[in-house]
Amino acid sequence: MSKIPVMVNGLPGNVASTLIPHILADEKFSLIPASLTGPDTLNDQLQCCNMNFSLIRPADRDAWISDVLLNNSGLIAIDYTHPSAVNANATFYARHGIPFVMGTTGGDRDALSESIVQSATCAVIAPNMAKQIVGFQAMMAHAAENFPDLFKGYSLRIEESHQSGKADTSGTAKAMVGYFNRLGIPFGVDAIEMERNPERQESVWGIPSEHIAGHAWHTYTLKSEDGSVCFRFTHNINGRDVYAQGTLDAVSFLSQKITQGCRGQVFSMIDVLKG
Ligand SMILES: NC(=O)C1=CN([C@@H]2O[C@H](COP(=O)(O)OP(=O)(O)OC[C@H]3O[C@@H](n4cnc5c(N)ncnc54)[C@H](OP(=O)(O)O)[C@@H]3O)[C@@H](O)[C@H]2O)C=CC1
Ligand SMILES: O=C(O)C1=N[C@H](C(=O)O)C[C@H](O)C1
Repeated sequence: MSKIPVMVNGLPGNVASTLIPHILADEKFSLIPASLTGPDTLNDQLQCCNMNFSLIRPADRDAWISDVLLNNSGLIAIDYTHPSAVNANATFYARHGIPFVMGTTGGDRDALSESIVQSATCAVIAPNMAKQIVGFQAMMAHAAENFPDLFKGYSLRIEESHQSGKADTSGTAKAMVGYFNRLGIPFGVDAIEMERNPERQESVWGIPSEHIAGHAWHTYTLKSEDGSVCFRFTHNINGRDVYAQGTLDAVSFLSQKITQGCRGQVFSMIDVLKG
């Protein structure tokens, strides 16, 4: 079977760098030795896992991509870049007919989906690629659909902690708000409590010091009106390895959908998990 050519965009960023060894270790994929990077990235090259990657800035990418497409039929892009880049990157992929897995959070999510629907390509878009969290989201979606207003009258508190460099509110937490709304709790994404202070993360949250620079801790607390009932859901992730397997499953899923002739479709990680 021929390998799926994969381009990981967002080097030298943290998640993109974490993905490289996982892709190299999987014989289903071949890796393009280049990555779309930010406009302010100083270096032109990056060494990662004994591979040399060219770093392509936004101004250069349209001229650069045609050769890559010519030599890599079936190319899939993986995007772990920056919230400010989400929409421009999606438009770039759509313009060149490149199917993509969008792990990057933020941006205008409706415009993101619309750029696919209007295009001849497809994408998997999800704020969380950790398969066990996607499974939890699927359970929440099931509850929201089958038991609307189950938690009517309950209060909700959402707390999330991430590394101090994270640019936006957790996309996962924002997605969870939608489920809680359908379960009867009015709650806006502005009420999500974010922690980005490394000292508090260690002393108050108890996050291990070696993961202060890369973690994703979430807690959702629901309380009944009279205070007699409390539900608490927590998912705490240290490091970033857990996102790799889900991302690669999404690449395989997308490649299959394109081969089957799908165009202009947006898939979620719940679709990938079910597929
Ligand atoms: N879906 C999921 O499961 C997960 C999603 N994420 C999300 O992935 C994203 C990346 O996270 P993380 O790796 O920690 O972030 P980092 O800040 O470590 O890396 C982002 C990288 O993207 C680069 N970049 C900036 N602008 C562009 C652009 N226009 N085109 C291409 N690259 C660009 C940055 O370059 P420079 O530094 O030079 O600006 C940097 O190298 C975030 O939105 C995060 O929330 C994270 C974990 C899991
Ligand atoms: O930036 C991160 O690290 C993460 N981002 C995603 C989010 O915003 O929810 C997923 C996970 O929380 C890690």
